[in-house]
Amino acid sequence: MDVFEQKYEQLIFLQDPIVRLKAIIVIDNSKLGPALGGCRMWQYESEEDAIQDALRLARGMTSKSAVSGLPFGGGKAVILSHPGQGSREQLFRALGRHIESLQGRYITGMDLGTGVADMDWIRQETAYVTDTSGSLGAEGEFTAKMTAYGVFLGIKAALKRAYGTEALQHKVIAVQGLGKVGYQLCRYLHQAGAQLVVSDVNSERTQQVVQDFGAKALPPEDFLQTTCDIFAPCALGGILHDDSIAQLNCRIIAGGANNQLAERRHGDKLHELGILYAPDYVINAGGIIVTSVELAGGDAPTAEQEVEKIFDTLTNVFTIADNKGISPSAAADDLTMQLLAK
Ligand SMILES: NC(=O)c1ccc[n+]([C@@H]2O[C@H](COP(=O)([O-])OP(=O)(O)OC[C@H]3O[C@@H](n4cnc5c(N)ncnc54)[C@H](O)[C@@H]3O)[C@@H](O)[C@H]2O)c1
Repeated sequence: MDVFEQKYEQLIFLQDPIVRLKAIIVIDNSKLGPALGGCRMWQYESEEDAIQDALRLARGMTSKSAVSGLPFGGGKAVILSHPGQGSREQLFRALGRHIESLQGRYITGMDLGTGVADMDWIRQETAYVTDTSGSLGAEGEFTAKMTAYGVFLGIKAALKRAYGTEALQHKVIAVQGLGKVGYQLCRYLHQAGAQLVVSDVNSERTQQVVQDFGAKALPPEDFLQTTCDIFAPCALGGILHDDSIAQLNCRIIAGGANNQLAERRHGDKLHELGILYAPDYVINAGGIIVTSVELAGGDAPTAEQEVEKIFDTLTNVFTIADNKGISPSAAADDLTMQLLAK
């Protein structure tokens, strides 16, 4: 792997043999402010996979903060150590000391495989951490709820663009993945009168949504082919590729999952097929907006108000796409580059 192939500001390899810490921190871009992005603890197949994941996730954070108008850049931390190999407290405190040595250039938070207790240990060593006990991000599932709220408002913006009205009554929405974000999204959509078709590999989660919101459940295997107005991916990334796009039966794609496009060109492909795609890092920015409000000392109502701006941000992306005759994903990328070039 050529570690200089992708452009970034800093790629840092950390280790602390005593506590068995092996980690990577990426500062992708700090032009608009300190690099913000959570800490993932994952068992990667190889160190190369870990580096690539960290670079990709950090780049996503740069785009997300920039298009949302936040005073932050993008970064990410990835821990390669396996849980159970030693003291978890010592592991995260060691990472905290490394983060402290960056003097605020990188601010961490929770991500896959890490939790509030881990952030509290990092906090023992540095102030450059969010999602600690008592913070907005750690409060129940507020971050996921606000992510879902942003996606809900983004869906309305997409409906307005595609159908001329943001009304959800009688619209069929296919929600893939009913975890923290997917479940909350179903709640908002149900309250607004949408018809839900849902799927999750976890049957208990599916049954819960059927019971709570009168959704129709379908098996995960054929879910992409579901005839619907909106397909809302809220599970895995990389799900929009040549094969899956050929199966789609929807007018709009708007969901919370990160990195939905397998490659950038798939955004253009959707556009050619007349499917309106809401770029993931625009529509799912609710979580980072909560973090940003938390860092500024704001409260939950302020965070909710800020998340509401996603409707206008996405509408602006659609307008740029129309004016330039390009796909919304290309328009979002152009807008990000423009904001970073200022
Ligand atoms: N939690 C947040 O605030 C947040 C913020 C921004 C983006 N995201 C992204 O949104 C997505 C969902 O996040 P989450 O926090 O709800 O995660 P989660 O782990 O709580 O839920 C994911 C759900 O997807 C299901 N799933 C996995 N594979 C599936 C498949 N093939 N078909 C159907 N269901 C499948 C899982 O069983 C699980 O219920 C992720 O891509 C995440 O990166 C989350």
